[in-house]
Amino acid sequence: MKQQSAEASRTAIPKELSQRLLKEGMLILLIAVCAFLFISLVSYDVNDPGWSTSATHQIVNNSGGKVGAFCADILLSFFGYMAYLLPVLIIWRAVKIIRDKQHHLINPLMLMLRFTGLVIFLLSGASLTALHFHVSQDVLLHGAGGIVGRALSEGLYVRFNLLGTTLILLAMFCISCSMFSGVSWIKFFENVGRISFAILGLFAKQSRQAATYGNAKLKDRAAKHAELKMQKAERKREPVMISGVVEDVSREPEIGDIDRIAQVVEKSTAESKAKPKQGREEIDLELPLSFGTDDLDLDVERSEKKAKTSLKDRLLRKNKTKEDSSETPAKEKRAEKGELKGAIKTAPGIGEDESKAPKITPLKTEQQISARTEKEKQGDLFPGEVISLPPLSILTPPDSNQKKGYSAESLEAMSRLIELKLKDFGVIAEVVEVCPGPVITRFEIQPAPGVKASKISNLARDLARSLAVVSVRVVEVISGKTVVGIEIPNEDRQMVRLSEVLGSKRYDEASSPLTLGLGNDIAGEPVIADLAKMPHLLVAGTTGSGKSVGVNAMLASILFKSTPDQVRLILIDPKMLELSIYDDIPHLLTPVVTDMKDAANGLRWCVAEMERRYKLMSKMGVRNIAGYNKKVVEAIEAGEPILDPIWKPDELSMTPVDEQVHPYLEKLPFIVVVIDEFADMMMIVGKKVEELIARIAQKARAAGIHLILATQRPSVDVITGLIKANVPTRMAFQVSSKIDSRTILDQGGAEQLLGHGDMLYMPPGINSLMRVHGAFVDDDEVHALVDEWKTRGAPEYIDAVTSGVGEEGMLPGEKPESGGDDESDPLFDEAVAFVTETRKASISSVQRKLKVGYNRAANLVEAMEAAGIVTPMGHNGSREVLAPPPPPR
Ligand SMILES: Nc1ncnc2c1ncn2[C@@H]1O[C@H](COP(=O)(O)OP(=O)(O)OP(=O)(O)O)[C@@H](O)[C@H]1O
Repeated sequence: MKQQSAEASRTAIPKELSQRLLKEGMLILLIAVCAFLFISLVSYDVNDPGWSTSATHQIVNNSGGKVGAFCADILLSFFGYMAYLLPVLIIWRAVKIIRDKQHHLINPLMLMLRFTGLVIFLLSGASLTALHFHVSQDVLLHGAGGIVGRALSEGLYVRFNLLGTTLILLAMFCISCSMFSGVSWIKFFENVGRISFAILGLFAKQSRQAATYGNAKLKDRAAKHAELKMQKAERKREPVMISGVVEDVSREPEIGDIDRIAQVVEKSTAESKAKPKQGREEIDLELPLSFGTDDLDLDVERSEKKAKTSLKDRLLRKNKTKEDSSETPAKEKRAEKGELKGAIKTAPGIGEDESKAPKITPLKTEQQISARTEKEKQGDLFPGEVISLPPLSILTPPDSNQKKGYSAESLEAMSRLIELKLKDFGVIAEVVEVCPGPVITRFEIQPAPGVKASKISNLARDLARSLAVVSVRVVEVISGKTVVGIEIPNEDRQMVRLSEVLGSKRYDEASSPLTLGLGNDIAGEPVIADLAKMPHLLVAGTTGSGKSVGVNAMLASILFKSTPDQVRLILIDPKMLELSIYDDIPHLLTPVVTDMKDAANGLRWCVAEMERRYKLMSKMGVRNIAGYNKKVVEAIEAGEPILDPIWKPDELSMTPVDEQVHPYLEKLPFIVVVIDEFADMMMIVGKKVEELIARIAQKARAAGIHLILATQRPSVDVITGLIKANVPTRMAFQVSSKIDSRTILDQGGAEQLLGHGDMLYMPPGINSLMRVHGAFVDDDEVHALVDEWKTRGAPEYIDAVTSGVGEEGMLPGEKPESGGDDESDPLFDEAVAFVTETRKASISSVQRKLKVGYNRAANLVEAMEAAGIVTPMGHNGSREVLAPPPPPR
């Protein structure tokens, strides 16, 4: 049995051999068939009899004979010119299979894939040919793409048009190509790229050689010099910094430098390859700044330029090698690389075109019109029902023909200029966004890692000079962004009109009666603030910076929003011209105060009113004026008005006590005290004003009393620590120095403003500043507004505001002014008689009885205190009468 099988194995052909024979036989046969087909196709003649044509003559011109003519006709009829590729592709594939020594067996799956690829290749190729090539019927009966190509392309064309069809077919063509041939397109393009770069490199090398050839002598000297220096440096073993080269950003690399850098870096690379070094490696270049400049001729300049271009590649390459070899921590390496790159970029002509164009935020041009403006346009259907507010139409509308900043091109050019100028000052930064506004344009720059924002801030003046603009403001922190802002004034500045700010939706939708329209922000959006939330405002700036216009705009905002029963005003105007325009409007509590003593009394009255309101609110169990008003209005509407809980009958009144009417509570208006130039007031009245202001500022928010203090003297003796501590919201117009800016805002910036209403606004509770272009309102507009209000009602002045108030208004420890501070006053005896008789020791009652001013009455009471007739003022502000009543006459 064993013998038989051994016999069989000896006589049988080995399996491997048979398979190889079969495979080779098949392939040879295939190649032969394809060769036959190709010859038939090449020698195709339309007149030969074939599949689509018949001929009477027996002579066949096709080299493949009748069969060849028939096959060629079929293939060309179906696939057009693509038919020529069919045998070529099959032969190519067959040869590949023969040469593939690893795969002895034909993989049927792969064969299927290749076959499918071939079919799709033929179909898509034929369709593309049919779509884009036209051939006469004398040459090919069924067109360049054959029947199949024409049918497919026509089918796709009606659905996808020419472009869509071409794209689809191209995609199929490429995919099928990969399927059939196994070629990777990505690799293909990589190879194409590599070859292109190799060719370009060859050209560059040749041109460099040509450029340096002319300067061979010079180069020799340079090389020798560099070598000498290197040897010296090696001997000394001094560490030298490559950053020493690149930090000198203002200097252009010279041809000597370039060669030296290359030599040094090459040497260091070789060394680092030979032995790995410990620690940070630094290479001493000791660049002789004078070297080369004497030696180089002008005609060498061209060759220098070429050399510079190659410097970038060389340096980067060397730097990379250096990084790989050294053991420097990764962070340090990155910083070095960035520094190097940045410095290379600084060389003129190198890398300049690499920076991206900044994003330009479009300037807001369309203002959203508020419902109020719309309503005013339509007119009032039922006029005169309630006190209507003055129409906004009395304000001058904004000029629609104003020039709107820079074009996108000039903004981009300016961005580049800023980058260059910053580079000149040693700051590498890129402009990433540009926000054009109505007055200024903000360029947001991304500084290179390690650049401090304060460094850019300190350059503000130099930048302004080098950019030839009036001023440049640097915004070190922009909330929510990592960039630094550089604000540059526009060439054509737009004027922000109060009408556009008050006509905005934001102003209309604000519910507070103390809504202030300040102006527009840098992007042209209206800035609306609420004085009730501030709760007091300090406005400062040099003369002519736009303070008074700003204060007028704020007052106008209130007057366009609120009726006299919502807001009452006390206007203090030491200059006697700015606010007197508002005289006789119904909102005033007292005529515009120009006398500084009256002004101090006004502040005292405010303190007394504040105390009264606090008492009322505590009796009513509410925490602020809004709560109080709500309760009072609800009670009135319910028909159950509330009696004044703190009212006491006036015993000194002519009306008997039981006949005096107990008043009901009424809604309390907000009180706004505006002091234009409170430095004058401080000078005339003295420190007392400061204390009064501080006292009001500390407590008046809940009582609905708010201060607007304006001054043109932003010095520490006017804006004192006490005032600053109590007035958290500040507004700085242009000032002359950084110190003034710090006095107002506790930070610089206001000295870089542009004047004419340009301001920095520090909103309550936020330490960051907001740049606002103040709204402009002229005298005519204010006159029109005042006239409107005058037609709507007359003011109800309260005399007590300026004439002096009860002693509640006196501050603890405050001494009444002189005018008889002893018993020498002729009215002293009369006063003592009155006090001891009535047992009431209040300044107001003495004032009323003796018909004297507040100060004199206060002095009299003080004198009585000194004489032991009355006690000192108790914690509730009242005094007891110690002396017995006078004997009856
Ligand atoms: N918002 C603004 N828009 C355009 N121009 C303005 C604006 N505000 C003020 N101006 C211009 O600036 C000039 C000076 O303004 P304003 O009188 O308000 O300054 P001021 O700071 O009050 O000066 P002073 O303290 O001397 O009264 C105005 O006449 C006006 O031309």
